[in-house]
Amino acid sequence: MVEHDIPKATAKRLPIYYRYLNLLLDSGTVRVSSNELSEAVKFDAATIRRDFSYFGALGKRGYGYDVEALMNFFGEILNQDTLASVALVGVGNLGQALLNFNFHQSSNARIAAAFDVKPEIINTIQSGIPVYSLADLESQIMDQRIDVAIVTVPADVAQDVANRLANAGIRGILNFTPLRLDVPNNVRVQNVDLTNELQTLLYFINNFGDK
Ligand SMILES: NC(=O)c1ccc[n+]([C@@H]2O[C@H](COP(=O)([O-])OP(=O)(O)OC[C@H]3O[C@@H](n4cnc5c(N)ncnc54)[C@H](O)[C@@H]3O)[C@@H](O)[C@H]2O)c1
Repeated sequence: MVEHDIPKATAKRLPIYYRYLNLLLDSGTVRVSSNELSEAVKFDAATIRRDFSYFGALGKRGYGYDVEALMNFFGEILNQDTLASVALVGVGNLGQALLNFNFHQSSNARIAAAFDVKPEIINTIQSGIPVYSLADLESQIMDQRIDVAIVTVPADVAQDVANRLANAGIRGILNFTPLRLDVPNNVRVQNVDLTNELQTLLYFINNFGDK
């Protein structure tokens, strides 16, 4: 994988650029300007140019960016050719919905294994994904070389699950539970909180009105 020292905000925008470039390429578009990209992805053109500049001079003045070259370039940075296997722990309401969602269609990740403690769901296939007993967590993670886990268990067991994931060698956790997880330094946690997102949206609507 290519290593680049880039700001976190830029890194977060890369998958968005990548997805849009993919669409452009599919529609036969050969080149794109930062202004056109800006219209589509809703980041201002200066931000886009600055983001791209971290990777060297990719665009040409008056020409814009070559869609295919840019896409290949970002694909390499994002490691798109390697399909990352992800585990999901907790196949309840939210877990089921995520299993149903085909991450692979729009990213380089797919859920390869799910885990739960409910006997009625263990050893079944849900949305094409095998559900294992929590007792098999460590062995499956190691056998399937899983690096990342999505945690959708009740909050009161989330820390326990995180400890086991960390011990099994997981390097990243997408945490949907309201609990803020305590993990070793080599494990990265990304928290997803829909309530927070909704509150933020309401705040902006109530305080700033129209854009
Ligand atoms: N981030 C968000 O925006 C958001 C939205 C909704 C729910 N949540 C949170 O997501 C979590 C799941 O919510 P839900 O509505 O799907 O709950 P749920 O009760 O429907 O599902 C939880 C599942 O986890 C399983 N489970 C329990 N203990 C386990 C363990 N030790 N190991 C593995 N699996 C275990 C249960 O059997 C169940 O299938 C909760 O923590 C909830 O607060 C977050």
